[in-house]
Amino acid sequence: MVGGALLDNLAKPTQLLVARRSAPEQLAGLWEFPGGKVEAGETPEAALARELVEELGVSVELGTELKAAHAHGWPLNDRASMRVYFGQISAGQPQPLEDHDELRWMPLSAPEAILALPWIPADLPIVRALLATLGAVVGEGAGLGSHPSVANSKSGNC
Ligand SMILES: Nc1nc2c([nH]c(=O)n2[C@H]2C[C@H](O)[C@@H](COP(=O)(O)OP(=O)(O)OP(=O)(O)O)O2)c(=O)[nH]1
Repeated sequence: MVGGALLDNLAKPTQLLVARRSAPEQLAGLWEFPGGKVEAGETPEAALARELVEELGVSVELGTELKAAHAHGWPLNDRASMRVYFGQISAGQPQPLEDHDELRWMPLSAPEAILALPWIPADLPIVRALLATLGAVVGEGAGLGSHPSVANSKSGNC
């Protein structure tokens, strides 16, 4: 699996795009990172770019990967794990075209509000790590501090 942590701006992020699932029934209403399965022969980056076109109708510039404890990414359940990449929309207006019924830009200056969303439970460690990476100070009402770059030094992407 692969997921996108879409930011309004990779160089100077202030907002994170989150998506609410509409299906299947047991996940409907829960928030997640848009994305999906990596198909055979696809790189994770190419799979993510494809999924974001299908689900949100946007092209993206991908940044760095959110560092996970395992090379295969963040565990979702017994069988699946997800790699998460930062990204920035390069073309299109995001719309909930498939799998979602709502998209929301969440200000990074209010990390508690991001954490308070009803996330798919497996995503919570990912969200915490993401906010830590971006320097959002959770619990002190503070805004963004300094943060390591999430932009990719390589230009271009899949
Ligand atoms: N996309 C996405 N899936 C997640 C997240 N967290 C999490 O546990 N999952 C789980 C939910 C689903 O069981 C699975 C992803 O399925 P999906 O329906 O998004 O993937 P897909 O579009 O490629 O699947 P398909 O409908 O083509 O079979 O991973 C997340 O943040 N984003």
